[in-house]
Amino acid sequence: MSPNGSNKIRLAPHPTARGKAVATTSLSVGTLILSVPALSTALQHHEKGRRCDACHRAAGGSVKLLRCAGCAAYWYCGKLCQKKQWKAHHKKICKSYREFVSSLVYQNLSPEERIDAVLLSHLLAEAYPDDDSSSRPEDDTPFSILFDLQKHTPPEFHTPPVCPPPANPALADQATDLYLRFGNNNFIVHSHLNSYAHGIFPLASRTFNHSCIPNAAVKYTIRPSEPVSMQVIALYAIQEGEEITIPYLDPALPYATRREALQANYGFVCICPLCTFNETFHPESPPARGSSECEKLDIALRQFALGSEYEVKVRLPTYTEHFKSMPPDLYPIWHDSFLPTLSERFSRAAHDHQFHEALSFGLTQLALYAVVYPPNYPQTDLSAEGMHLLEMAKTAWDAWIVAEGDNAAGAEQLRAKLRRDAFSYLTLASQILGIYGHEGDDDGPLQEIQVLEHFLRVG
Ligand SMILES: C[S@@+](CC[C@H](N)C(=O)[O-])C[C@H]1O[C@@H](n2cnc3c(N)ncnc32)[C@H](O)[C@@H]1O
Repeated sequence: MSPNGSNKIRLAPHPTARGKAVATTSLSVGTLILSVPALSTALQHHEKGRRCDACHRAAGGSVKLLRCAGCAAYWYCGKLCQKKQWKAHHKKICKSYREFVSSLVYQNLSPEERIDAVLLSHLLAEAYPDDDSSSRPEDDTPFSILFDLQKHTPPEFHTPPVCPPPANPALADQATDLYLRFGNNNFIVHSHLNSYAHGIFPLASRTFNHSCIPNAAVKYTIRPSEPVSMQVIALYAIQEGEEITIPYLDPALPYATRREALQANYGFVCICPLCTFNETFHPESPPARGSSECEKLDIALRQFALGSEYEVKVRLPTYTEHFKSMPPDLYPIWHDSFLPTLSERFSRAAHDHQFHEALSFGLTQLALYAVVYPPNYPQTDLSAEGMHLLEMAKTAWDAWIVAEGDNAAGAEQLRAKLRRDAFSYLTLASQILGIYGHEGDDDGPLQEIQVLEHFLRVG
């Protein structure tokens, strides 16, 4: 093990980002590059009472949650979690919590700011258990790494309120000092790719830079009575000496949105190959959806991204910078409106049981993902290649079920094709989500794939 917590990476200097993570050896697809426990987390509001505040196990089955008798606002899956969190920070927070969350200053915060306020309270209580603002964390501890992270000071910022209010001005300064590290280092924790908490993972923050065409992705594992753990997985084969990057945001967001968010939240301008490519042109609006021009654009995109026999392929392209050879007449696909409109039409058509229409929109969406995302990309806020393939498999399966009673000429061939397509999408989804592996709560997309596969086989 190196000081970075993994023998697969080392830190190397970076010209503008201070450091970067570099592979010490070649890493095959799916390699677990780093696994780190959270220093601190805070559940999103709608998850309170549904998960253990300490280990994040979801209530249900044999997991029953106990409510903290003091504040009645923290829930635990057992005495061990309650004890650990009491020791870590809750003993300082419990008494003041109810008053804190009903205060005007807290009530006036946005939902995101409220989570940050709670997360900051946890961190401050844990970093300064005796309110001694001069105490320094020991070397090589998660707190010493946290204090070593670069601070990002946005032009206008307000330190969120803290529970309990800092005992002295020096402690209030330390709260601000901790908060200035949030923008850069506040991870959204997810289960099955759905966000449910915010978390601080100092070692991961110290290690990985961002790229819009990352070669690694982040997932989270939940284990009883342990802090949630972040795992960084290789999306494709990484060469020795190559920088390992993760996405700080969804690479399928429009270029201007990515640029502004990276500048505002992290204070840097991304010069990854996708941003460099996007910067060279201003995409024109695409033709209106439903027009024959738009259909032509869709077909040309599918051919470019998925090949001429794009109907359904068993393997997706594995190149990372395919977009560089894109013909300029396809550039309207980079317009802000193209992906949101397309994915809205896909969802609406599937919801309205217009399955053939949905499959057509969905295939164009898959082609777009194949261009934008690196190989095996599982998840995003907006969308996801792996998850989208699972949706496509379900849509083809639905279309196949609906076609069951159809006796018209050609219906049998259509049914056979839909079943084949459902299998192909499922195989692709299983490949991509299998590389990413299980995350978060029990069950999830990998189990869904198994169930669907069973029904397709017996059907
Ligand atoms: C989570 S830290 C990453 C670790 C950082 N390189 C270090 O040495 O502490 C995030 C900060 O790293 C820098 N950074 C990350 N990705 C970058 C990139 N692609 N280009 C330039 N700077 C980047 C920015 O300063 C950002 O605020």
